Amino acid sequence: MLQGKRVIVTGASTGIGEQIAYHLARMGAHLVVTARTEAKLKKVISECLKLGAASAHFIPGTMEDLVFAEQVVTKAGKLMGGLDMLILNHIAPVNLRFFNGDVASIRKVMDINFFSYITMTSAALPMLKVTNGSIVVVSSIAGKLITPLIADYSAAKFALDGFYSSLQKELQLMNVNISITLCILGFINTDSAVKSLSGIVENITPSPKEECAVEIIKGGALRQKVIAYPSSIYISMWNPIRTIQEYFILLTYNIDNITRNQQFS
Ligand SMILES: NC(=O)C1=CN([C@@H]2O[C@H](COP(=O)(O)OP(=O)(O)OC[C@H]3O[C@@H](n4cnc5c(N)ncnc54)[C@H](OP(=O)(O)O)[C@@H]3O)[C@@H](O)[C@H]2O)C=CC1
Ligand SMILES: C[C@H](CCC(=O)NCC(=O)O)[C@H]1CC[C@H]2[C@@H]3C(=O)C[C@@H]4C[C@H](O)CC[C@]4(C)[C@H]3CC[C@]12C
Repeated sequence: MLQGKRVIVTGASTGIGEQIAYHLARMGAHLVVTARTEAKLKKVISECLKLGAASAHFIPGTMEDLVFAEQVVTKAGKLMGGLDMLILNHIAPVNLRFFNGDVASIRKVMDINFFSYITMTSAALPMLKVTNGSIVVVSSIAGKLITPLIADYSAAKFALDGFYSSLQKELQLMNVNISITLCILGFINTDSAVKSLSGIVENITPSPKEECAVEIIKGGALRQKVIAYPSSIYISMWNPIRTIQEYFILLTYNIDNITRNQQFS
């Protein structure tokens, strides 16, 4: 399904993002990958070309810079001649620690893990409208449930859920055929996660990043609203009361009035 499709993957220098890039390459997609470390990105694109990518480019830079976040999308659109799928996956390095009052560091994490996602989405929407494309947002069980020591990370993941779940409903109301897939992940065996959880979280076996990457791509290609990996974490997300309440809240909205008076930008 993804042969010849034009895809941006963020946070693709290592971990799950790197595996997503390799799977897409095997499927024959056009790729633009991004992260900060140029040397690692060069290796990733050379591997992608070996695996069969239709084309592969990299754009290095930090997502702390929201101008860079926007430029990645416009440059990628020019390099590939359009965009079919935007996979938002990068995160700032995680420090598991008690909140120490450092508001500036929370703001930095929110810029990288949340505002850059919104910035890229906003820049990509016009191209995705043309292609009836897809946005894939990589999130975490820590954006659905509460765990200690990651207040900044968790805040950003909850924010992504709020923003993209609301945007999903807006697109549906305005009959805009862009899919949004929210990926809720449990513990995955990337080097960074295994290292930072060592000695802190015990008795959980991480799931494989390769299989995780396949499930993320599948969710996006099949235009699913949400996927959970490993599937065992589905149960912790299951909230029928929320679903029913959301349905009844939407019934109270005067949709005709709203759609008549507002344009989806
Ligand atoms: N691994 C896990 O257990 C879980 C992961 N997830 C989610 O999966 C996704 C991927 O996680 P994982 O693969 O483990 O993460 P990694 O730490 O392995 O990779 C993070 C990626 O983001 C890039 N990155 C880091 N800082 C910046 C920055 N300032 N600007 C741009 N890019 C940056 C890194 O590259 P570079 O350093 O070169 O910039 C790297 O490519 C994340 O969204 C995470 O929340 C969710 C639940 C569990
Ligand atoms: C401890 C959580 C897992 C709880 C569990 O029982 N899961 C069952 C299963 O995974 O099968 C961890 C689940 C997600 C983790 C966090 C995350 O989202 C990724 C970050 C990655 C970073 O490199 C390390 C810390 C993380 C914040 C990580 C912390 C532990 C989890 C909440």
